[in-house]
Amino acid sequence: MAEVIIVRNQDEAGKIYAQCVTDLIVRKPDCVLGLATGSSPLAAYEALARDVNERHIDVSQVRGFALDEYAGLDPRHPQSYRSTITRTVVEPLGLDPEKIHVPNGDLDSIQEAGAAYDEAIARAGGVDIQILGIGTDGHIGFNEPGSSLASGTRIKTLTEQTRIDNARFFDDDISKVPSHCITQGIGTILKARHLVLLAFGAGKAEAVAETVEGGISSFCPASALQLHPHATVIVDEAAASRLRNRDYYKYAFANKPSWQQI
Ligand SMILES: N[C@@H]1[C@@H](O)[C@H](O)[C@@H](COP(=O)(O)O)O[C@@H]1O
Repeated sequence: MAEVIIVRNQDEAGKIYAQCVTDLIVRKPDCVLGLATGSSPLAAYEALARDVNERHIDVSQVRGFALDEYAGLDPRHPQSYRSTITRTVVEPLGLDPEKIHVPNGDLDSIQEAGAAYDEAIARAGGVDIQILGIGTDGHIGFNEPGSSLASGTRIKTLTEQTRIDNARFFDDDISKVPSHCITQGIGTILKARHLVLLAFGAGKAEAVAETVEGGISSFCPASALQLHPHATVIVDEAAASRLRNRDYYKYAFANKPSWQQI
């Protein structure tokens, strides 16, 4: 694992992410952002929107690819990941919606949509920085336990745990949570040049410990981050509470050479 940063709260994590992304946009105005849904990235998107708006950073050429989408859910549904990304990222940052891609969960074309999505990412030159949350079972994107660590974008069946976790977005009614999704594979995610995983709260502590310090296993799909040359895991104290090496991570971050970026 490249680096674990233990922060006081989500705002602090958000500022670190925002700094990374604004530096990237200034350096590469048509950069490619990897976008994620869920509550974990929200403070990071807010910090980024603040920076972009206050510093009048030109984002007109920024491109983006979301990780995943529910299968068979109308993209106009407020809880579709297309709607969520529009609401939480595209609008606050003022991105060009035409340049932001979300996997197509339309059941008529979903079999071919995965390979087409991976090709579109490759044609764009690959993702520069991919933000990630993590499920309580260690999933990233919607790669549930057992996902191939070499997988490309494809259809997956959601676990009951994920559907329970996500029922809060569907009137607390699990029967309204779609049973399938289309998600970037672990192999797709690992191709991004920089991975930034955010996790907060005690509910994520076990998944974070497995990810960072457990064996690399498809049983904890996020553990594939250990194979990536540039992965940053940003967690609060509660999410870090099961990490055996946390004193070292704090020491290493406090003594980080000023020339070294995250
Ligand atoms: N597909 C998303 C994941 O990308 C996200 O990481 C996870 C955790 O969400 P949260 O950050 O709200 O805990 O939820 C969903 O399953």
